[in-house]
Amino acid sequence: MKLEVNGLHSGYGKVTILHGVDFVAEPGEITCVLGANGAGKSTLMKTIAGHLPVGKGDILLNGQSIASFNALHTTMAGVGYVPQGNNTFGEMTVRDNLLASALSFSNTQARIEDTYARFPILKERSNQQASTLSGGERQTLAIANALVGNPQMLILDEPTAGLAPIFVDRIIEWVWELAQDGVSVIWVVEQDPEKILKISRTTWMLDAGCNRETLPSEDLLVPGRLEEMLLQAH
Ligand SMILES: Nc1ncnc2c1ncn2[C@@H]1O[C@H](COP(=O)(O)OP(=O)(O)OP(=O)(O)O)[C@@H](O)[C@H]1O
Repeated sequence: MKLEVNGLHSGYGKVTILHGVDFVAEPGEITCVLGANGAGKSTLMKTIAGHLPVGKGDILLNGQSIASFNALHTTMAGVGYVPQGNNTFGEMTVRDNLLASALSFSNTQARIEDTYARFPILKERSNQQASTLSGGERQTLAIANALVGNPQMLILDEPTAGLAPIFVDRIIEWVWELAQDGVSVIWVVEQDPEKILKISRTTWMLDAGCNRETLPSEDLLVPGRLEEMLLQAH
């Protein structure tokens, strides 16, 4: 599934945060988004996922505009979204979280069983309240929630922030496999992004709600290059 964002303006109420942003994510590729704190990365992801309205500009999925879609429509169109931070229903069990995510789709039970087969740790924790999971387990649940509908595009907003290296490596492996299966992955990268840049083709850098630079991700692996670019940001 190809995503194209053209001249996107978006923000919160009367406050415009994105000022005409362009962005592209190709099928079967991991596309990174990078930028200083407050650059507008999460705002871009929320707008693509239908959680914020489009002010001006367009968002196209395989050439069809989804600019007027809300979050549910976007999910049903094949976009899975893992928001930054608090991204599960903490008071609900693991199973009920998955159930809530699967309800909009047919074959609800089969989807939950498939998810347990893919993430056995969630089956083990099925009756546990999400708020009592470890950080890595909770992020696994958030990713599983997004994958329950078998999306063709997966948006991950800083999915490995604060996780132990073992979970970081697991998430990278899952995401790599999804991309091999043709899923388009958008990954908003956090501090220390080398591991992710290595498996990504293109990186889009944002700065103060605008495009700053788009370049092959491998270029950012040159020692010192990433720090230099982030330091130059506003
Ligand atoms: N709910 C909100 N209401 C008003 N302003 C907001 C809201 N959420 C974010 N902002 C503002 O929008 C701007 C961009 O924030 P955003 O979260 O998109 O940046 P980011 O690049 O993802 O940053 P970070 O790396 O810190 O997550 C910031 O100035 C922020 O204060």
